[in-house]
Amino acid sequence: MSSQMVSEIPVIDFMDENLKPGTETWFSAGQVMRSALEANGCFYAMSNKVSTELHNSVLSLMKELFDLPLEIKTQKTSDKPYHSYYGQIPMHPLYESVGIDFDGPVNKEAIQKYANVMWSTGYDHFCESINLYAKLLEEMDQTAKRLLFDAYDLDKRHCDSLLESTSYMIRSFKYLVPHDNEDNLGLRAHTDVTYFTILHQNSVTGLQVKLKTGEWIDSDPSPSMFLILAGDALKVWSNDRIKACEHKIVIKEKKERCSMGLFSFNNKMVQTQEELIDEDHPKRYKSFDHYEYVAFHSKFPSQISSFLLV
Ligand SMILES: O=C(O)CCC(=O)C(=O)O
Ligand SMILES: [Fe+2]
Repeated sequence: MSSQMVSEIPVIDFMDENLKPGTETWFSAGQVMRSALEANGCFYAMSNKVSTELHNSVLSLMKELFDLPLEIKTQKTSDKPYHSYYGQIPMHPLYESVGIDFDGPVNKEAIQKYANVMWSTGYDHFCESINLYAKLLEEMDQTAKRLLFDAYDLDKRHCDSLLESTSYMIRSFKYLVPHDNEDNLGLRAHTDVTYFTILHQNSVTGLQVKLKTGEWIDSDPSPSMFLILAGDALKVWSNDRIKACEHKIVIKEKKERCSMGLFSFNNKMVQTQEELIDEDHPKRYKSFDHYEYVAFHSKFPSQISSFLLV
């Protein structure tokens, strides 16, 4: 199964036909995932379910979106912070991103609503392709969560209930090539506010993750590699067993970098899983509304411990 590693990060083969609950393959993939998340907060899912044709089509549709006039693409399309356009940030001049909020499971209606704002007459091809693509990433997110709950030997119903209250957002990121004397930092080091973030790059390097040793490593941008990062909500859920993965973007190639991401949230409360609280791991975090956390994070990023800690 997953003997492969890229740097320190294990690769889990999501295409393995034996990757089914109850099999030995499932069990060992879960253990690999759990130790990777506990060590460095991330792992790779390897999959060719997104065809080259679909990946290229999504990237070129997103390019069309980024090429729209600024006053069009910057329109607010969700009331939630970090869920619409994000860019034109003086500290991050190379960076721009757009988000489509599904406000629940991935669904085509949300993409149509979004496309109607951007193109006024909608855009069928955009809606079809993004829906197909986001559904494949949603499936990957759900498999990863099922593997994880099994790896902690938790009742399946706990995972069912998390998946039922999961809300997704798809984002696309674009980075300009820096000028010769310009700083090449695309996006500063941070952790995400999510449970999982699945990142899928356009073969241009740039995404780096911080290992537990403190070392920053480049990620593999190949099209069959999906880097799955643990966010703050998963850290809280696991009672600090899992690390939220610190990552950043550094633009080293003279090529435009694009990337896609599926972000998972909870439309109910983020809570520590009770079975993961014991004498050695006393409860560290409060329970909270995920979107209240997102709002707090967007206003007071330096004070998040006061929001999270018991
Ligand atoms: O550009 C990317 O691949 C990831 C961007 C990112 O980390 C974020 O927006 O949270
Ligand atoms: Fe991020």
